[in-house]
Amino acid sequence: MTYAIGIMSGTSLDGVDAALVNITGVNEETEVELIAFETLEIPEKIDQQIRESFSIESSNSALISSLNVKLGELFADAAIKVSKAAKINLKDVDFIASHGQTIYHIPEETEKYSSSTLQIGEAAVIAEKTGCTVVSNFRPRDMTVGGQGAPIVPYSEYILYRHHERTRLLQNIGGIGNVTVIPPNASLNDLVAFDTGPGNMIINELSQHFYNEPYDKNGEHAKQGQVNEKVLEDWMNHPFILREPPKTTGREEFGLQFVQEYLNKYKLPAEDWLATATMFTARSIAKSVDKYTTEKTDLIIGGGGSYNPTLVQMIKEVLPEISVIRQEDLGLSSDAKEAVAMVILGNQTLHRQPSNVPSATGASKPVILGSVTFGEQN
Ligand SMILES: Nc1ncnc2c1ncn2[C@@H]1O[C@H](COP(=O)(O)OP(=O)(O)OP(=O)(O)O)[C@@H](O)[C@H]1O
Ligand SMILES: CC(=O)N[C@H]1[C@@H]2OC[C@@H](O2)[C@@H](O)[C@@H]1O[C@H](C)C(=O)O
Repeated sequence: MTYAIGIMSGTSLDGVDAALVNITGVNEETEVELIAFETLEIPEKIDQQIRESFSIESSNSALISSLNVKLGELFADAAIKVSKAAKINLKDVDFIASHGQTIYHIPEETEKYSSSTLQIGEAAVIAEKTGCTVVSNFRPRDMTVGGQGAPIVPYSEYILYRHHERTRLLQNIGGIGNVTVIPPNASLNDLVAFDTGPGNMIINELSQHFYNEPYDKNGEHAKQGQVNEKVLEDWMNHPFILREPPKTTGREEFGLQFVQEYLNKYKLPAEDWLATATMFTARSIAKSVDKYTTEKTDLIIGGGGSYNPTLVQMIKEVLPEISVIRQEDLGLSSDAKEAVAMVILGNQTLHRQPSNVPSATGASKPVILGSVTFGEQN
């Protein structure tokens, strides 16, 4: 029995997710069992500082340096919280796998910037505060061999969801949407995975703007509105949506600036904005997965967006021919999925095994992801 904790702080800033699992085996023999899952709220001040650090205009190196430590403390607290919930002593936890908070992601080189990605939340702080060995910093190694450093969940999705006769489309709807396509009987090289566009990011910004609410709870506002086809068409022609994979995105393309630009360009009732943004997520998913669907296809939705019934209904409408289900329909948790994925990646690292999927990230070869910071007891 190996206990491990996965920690995920995603792009939507809705909290730090911590999953305590029992993990055995390695590579294709890996098996995981979820024991406990907890979410730790991000304190208002830290939330504010993370948002400041996202934008080139408001960010600075002192802020990033300080946040790195504060987030390390917060991630350690999340690990402590889940170990208490599971009634498992941290001394018995073999390792913590921490994704970190992405504050900037440049998937491809530009004139000014190298392709690079930055996840912060100091592993030394987590290791010291918990006593556990910490695996972190999963993305950069893939970038050194030409990959985009994302998406990194496809490896764990292959381990957990591959099926001998069905095509499985693992659609995560967090801040950003990302899909992993697993054809029937696939080997790792057959996987395709990429970001589909915004998940909840635009919906959240609009909810904040119009209703002073961090998200459209249960899609209630979107449900009252009409989809505006003109805005939708404009969005569906965004260069990211038209681009072929491999491709990844983030707040840099679909964050606050994007939303402000369109609020200036078009005038619509608040609920129509919400309906249109929700349909944009659904349509961009449909456009992305369409060519991979067969008669025997399951689109398995995970991430916070799966708790938005208006969004799930729209996805079913635009993809009438396939089965659209949620993680919960398989007895799993939409919330815990990415934190569990981090444990699978961390387990690969500690066994010195690769876990990037070159067909997903565009890397030239499989590489061992992550950095290891040793704890006291292991
Ligand atoms: N009941 C609900 N109704 C509507 N939306 C919801 C509900 N619960 C969660 N969400 C949405 O899910 C979001 C959180 O999703 P999730 O935790 O998967 O994102 P993340 O992991 O931070 O992002 P990413 O996967 O892009 O890194 C919330 O910000 C909200 O928009
Ligand atoms: C750079 C970064 O943090 N990307 C996230 C983000 O959130 C969703 C999507 O964009 C995905 O590409 C990725 O996260 C998951 C865990 C991944 O890499 O698979």
